[in-house]
Amino acid sequence: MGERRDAARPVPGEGLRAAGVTVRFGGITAVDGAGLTAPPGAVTGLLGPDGAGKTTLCDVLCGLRRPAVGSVRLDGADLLGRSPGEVARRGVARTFQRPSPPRGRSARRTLREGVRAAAAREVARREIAGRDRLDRRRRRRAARDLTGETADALLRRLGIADFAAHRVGEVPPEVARLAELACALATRPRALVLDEPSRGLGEAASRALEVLLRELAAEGLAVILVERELERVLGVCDTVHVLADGRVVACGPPAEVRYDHFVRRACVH
Ligand SMILES: Nc1ncnc2c1ncn2[C@@H]1O[C@H](COP(=O)(O)OP(=O)(O)OP(=O)(O)O)[C@@H](O)[C@H]1O
Repeated sequence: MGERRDAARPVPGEGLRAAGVTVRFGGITAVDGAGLTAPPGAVTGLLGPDGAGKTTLCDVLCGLRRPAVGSVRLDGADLLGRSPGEVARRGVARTFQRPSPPRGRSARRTLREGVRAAAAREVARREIAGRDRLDRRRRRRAARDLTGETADALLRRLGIADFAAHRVGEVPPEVARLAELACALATRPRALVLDEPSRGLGEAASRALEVLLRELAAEGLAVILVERELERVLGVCDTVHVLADGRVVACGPPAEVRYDHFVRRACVH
């Protein structure tokens, strides 16, 4: 009874939670009863060596893979069994180890398509709030202006505005990675899952990314940072879940977790 009530009623501010997730590929158990709790306003790390099950668990979080058992909830609302598009609309955005935005389009155009739906929702929200009463044509124009503003603001925020007109397939890998992050942010997510976002970034860009992740958390996002190297989560995460062989073997603030004997054995330092 209590469980049914939970499923029906969103719990604002709870963030992204997965529990008891198991994924098998034939005879391989990639994720074995693992879970994580990623509250809004915090950067939550998912740390583990190659093959630990990190990417598979991320796939479950964003609806790309359905687990054999387990639960995934965003602010209390059940996400399991929903399509990746529906999970994204409900507020979970994701970036991949290898960036995959459409390579033939400019960064600005890719981004504009990503923000269009969010802009239309925002205009509708303003109308409902009674601040603007628009006819159809003005509503469409307002959404278009908001789309342009948001796309340009995101490109500026990520420091890649100079590449706005370049095709995504032709920009340096660092810029493509940031363009992918901009696309994820364009959906105005409540939870952001980043699979090794600093892969391929230089030291300065990695530091800038850490600062950005802290800012996004401070703005109320639940940020999930997936990494292989302990050093990469130390300065940026509030809590770290350590995955090994598909199981969570340690969980806590990075400064504590780093001394755990499982972590010392399993993770790249
Ligand atoms: N589609 C698949 N088919 C079969 N086995 C898979 C598949 N995807 C992942 N695996 C296996 O599941 C286990 C977990 O893989 P996963 O990619 O989730 O780990 P990871 O921690 O993300 O590692 P990496 O950082 O190297 O990607 C590995 O043993 C992997 O070989």
